[in-house]
Amino acid sequence: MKTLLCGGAGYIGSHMLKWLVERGHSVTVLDNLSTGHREAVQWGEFVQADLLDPASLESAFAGRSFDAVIHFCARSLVGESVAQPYDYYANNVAGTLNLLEAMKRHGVSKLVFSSTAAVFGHPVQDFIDEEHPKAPINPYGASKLMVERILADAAQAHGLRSMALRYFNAAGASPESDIGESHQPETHLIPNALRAALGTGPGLKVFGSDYPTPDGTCVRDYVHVDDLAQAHEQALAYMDTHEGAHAFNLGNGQGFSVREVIDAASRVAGRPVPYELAPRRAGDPPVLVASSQRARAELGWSPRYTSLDDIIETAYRWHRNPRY
Ligand SMILES: NC(=O)c1ccc[n+]([C@@H]2O[C@H](COP(=O)([O-])OP(=O)(O)OC[C@H]3O[C@@H](n4cnc5c(N)ncnc54)[C@H](O)[C@@H]3O)[C@@H](O)[C@H]2O)c1
Ligand SMILES: O=c1ccn([C@@H]2O[C@H](COP(=O)(O)OP(=O)(O)O[C@H]3O[C@H](CO)[C@@H](O)[C@H](O)[C@H]3O)[C@@H](O)[C@H]2O)c(=O)[nH]1
Repeated sequence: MKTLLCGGAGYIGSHMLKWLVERGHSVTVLDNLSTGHREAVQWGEFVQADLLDPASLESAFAGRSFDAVIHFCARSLVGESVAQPYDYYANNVAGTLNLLEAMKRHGVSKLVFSSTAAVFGHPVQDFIDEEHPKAPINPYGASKLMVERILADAAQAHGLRSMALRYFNAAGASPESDIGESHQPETHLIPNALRAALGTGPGLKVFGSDYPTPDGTCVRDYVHVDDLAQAHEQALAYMDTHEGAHAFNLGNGQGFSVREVIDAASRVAGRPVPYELAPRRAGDPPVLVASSQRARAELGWSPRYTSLDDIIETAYRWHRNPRY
């Protein structure tokens, strides 16, 4: 199978790339390297192109044929999206429209799209399933929900088959430590906690300790990047037999507070995570935990990393000696 992997130089995309190539897929990576790393593209073919530049986008399709596109490209920081909404709608919505038009021109009719738990906003039930109301509370989540709606329209108008996979919090790294999470600046909790413990980053700031949660800090559902990669491969197969636009929530179904993540990172690193309490970060909902029953039942998805310590252990191995 030939796949165009947009955003394959990024954190989740590079794990997807490795996963697919190891399973015999032929992969072309498209990335503008805005937040990704050329060093992360260690397999397949690389084309430097920007979804916001239709001419460069065209160069990735020209002379190649693809069975499907997997689309990871996005601006994806909740707090930044509150401060810079235009950039988020341009990159995440207009950029995706350019990609969809290029796919239509080149006869590619299957897409896996990176959506997010941020499409739901404040949860109204403990475990968020696909039917949960979609009411994003930040421009990032709103931009992803707009794309989901475009995909439903594209199915009806153009017969596009699509899978919106709504990840909860992606975490961990390849067990071989050849690729891992490296954002500049790093804003995610687990890398920041590990870098604080290792002394390779500043002390951790805990954003908010007065949330309506058992210990006052935000609760999230952490899912390993390789488990996400497995779901994408299953999503590609699902589209062989299912028309239309589909959405699946991907998480482990267990929530951990920021304090619990700090404790787990300390256990894994064998030393304390230095931290201080800080004000809330704009746009953060208190609790986000997935119900992934649909993915389990319909895709046959079964995450292999179910322990937070095991997930953090793979991240720790990467952060001890990051290659980029
Ligand atoms: N990390 C998470 O916990 C998480 C959770 C839910 C959803 N997501 C979604 O998953 C996807 C990947 O997230 P990530 O953490 O790997 O992010 P990332 O920033 O590491 O990867 C995104 C990649 O897309 C590229 N890119 C961005 N805009 C582009 C454009 N206009 N043209 C070409 N390339 C472009 C970047 O250079 C980067 O390599 C994103 O769509 C994000 O919204 C991530
Ligand atoms: O230095 C830090 C970093 C984070 N946090 C908190 O830790 C939690 C997790 O934050 P982070 O790791 O930044 O992830 P999220 O903001 O939950 O966002 C991730 O998870 C979302 C889905 O849940 C995705 O949509 C986003 O793309 C992805 O970045 C939040 O409560 C943050 O306020 C801190 O207290 N200190």
